Amino acid sequence: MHQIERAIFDIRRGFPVLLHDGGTDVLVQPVEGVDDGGLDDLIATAGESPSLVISRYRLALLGEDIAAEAARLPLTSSAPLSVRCLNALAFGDQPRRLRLFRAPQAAELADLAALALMRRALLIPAALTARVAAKAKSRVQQLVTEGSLLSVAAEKAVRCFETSTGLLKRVSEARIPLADAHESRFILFREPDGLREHVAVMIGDVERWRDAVPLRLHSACLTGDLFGSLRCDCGEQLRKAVADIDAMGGGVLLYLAQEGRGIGLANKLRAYALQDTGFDTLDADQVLGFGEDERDYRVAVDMLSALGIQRVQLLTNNPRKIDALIEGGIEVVDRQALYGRLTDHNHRYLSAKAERAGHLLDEVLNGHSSGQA
Ligand SMILES: Nc1nc2c(ncn2[C@@H]2O[C@H](COP(=O)(O)OP(=O)(O)OP(=O)(O)O)[C@@H](O)[C@H]2O)c(=O)[nH]1
Ligand SMILES: [Zn+2]
Repeated sequence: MHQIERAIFDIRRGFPVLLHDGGTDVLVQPVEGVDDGGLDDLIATAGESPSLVISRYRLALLGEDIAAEAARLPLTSSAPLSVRCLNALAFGDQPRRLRLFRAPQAAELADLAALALMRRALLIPAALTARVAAKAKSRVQQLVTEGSLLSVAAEKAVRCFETSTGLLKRVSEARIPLADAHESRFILFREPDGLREHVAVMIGDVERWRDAVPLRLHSACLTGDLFGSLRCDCGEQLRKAVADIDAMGGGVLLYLAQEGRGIGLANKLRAYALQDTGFDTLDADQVLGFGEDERDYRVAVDMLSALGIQRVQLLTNNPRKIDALIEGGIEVVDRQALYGRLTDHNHRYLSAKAERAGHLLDEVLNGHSSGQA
């Protein structure tokens, strides 16, 4: 998969990459960050007008539905395309389809691969894909040969989220006494492609752990965990989880690199800005083209098996985490609720999670008054 990691790197820098699928070559350009010059270059290099590829979540906001994960909207061949229009269509907060684009079609393999690369690169999930015209093929091949354009198989790129089970690398570890759990050890795991790192915090004396190990799966939240943001409850949940696990005789907290429910910090900040204009936490993500929760817990299952943990008592209010562990073959013998404080700032966020995403938060939403622990 080495080429795929390089492709993700190029995409993150805003460069195009070439996807090949059988005899078809497709130039892919991230919408995020493209300027008018970049658009002109793409069209000139491919010798064809591009299509805009968006997720089905974004398409639904445009009032259309498609029986596919993503849609391809071909640009009408004569239409002049500006970055402003493109951005408005791909992730603007007043979604409407522009006549510049023809009716949506189901995305083909290269289009799906393009979107997978955008998501893996933590960019807005929108891409321009341009089929390389016959007359442009030799020039494009020359760019590949001289190393200024990376070429990867669409078939491989579409699978860029698949972590190779069991190949997670246990990299380093150290004793880190915590304010709420003096006997703690941090173990760092690196994903096989080297892109993400996750930490297992081992609390207490492993020899004395219960048979069903107290476990917290905690998705990273820079704003909440580090700075005590009042927009969410993450920071308090994190510290409370450490204290609770310690009080339960020890266990594990997996600190997962899944910032912003998996959409990354840049997109989470964009989503917060949208929330300030009235969208709730789930709708804001959808405006950007994301589903309600982009997290995948297979990496947590891998970490647990590397640590030899089979049976757990899970600290969470999120039924998806329980389901994901069970699906991964982990026995969840019990669930323990874990609440942060309800405040005026996070009330709307927690209500949306409870009402729209099935989080088990009745007690905190009904039982606590604003500002109290
Ligand atoms: N996209 C997005 N992510 C958010 C927002 N607020 C918080 N987050 C992220 O949501 C995730 C919350 O993680 P967790 O606390 O582990 O998970 P949870 O789904 O709330 O489940 P439990 O806390 O286990 O009940 C973190 O990755 C945060 O960065 C938001 O408004 N938008
Ligand atoms: Zn948070």
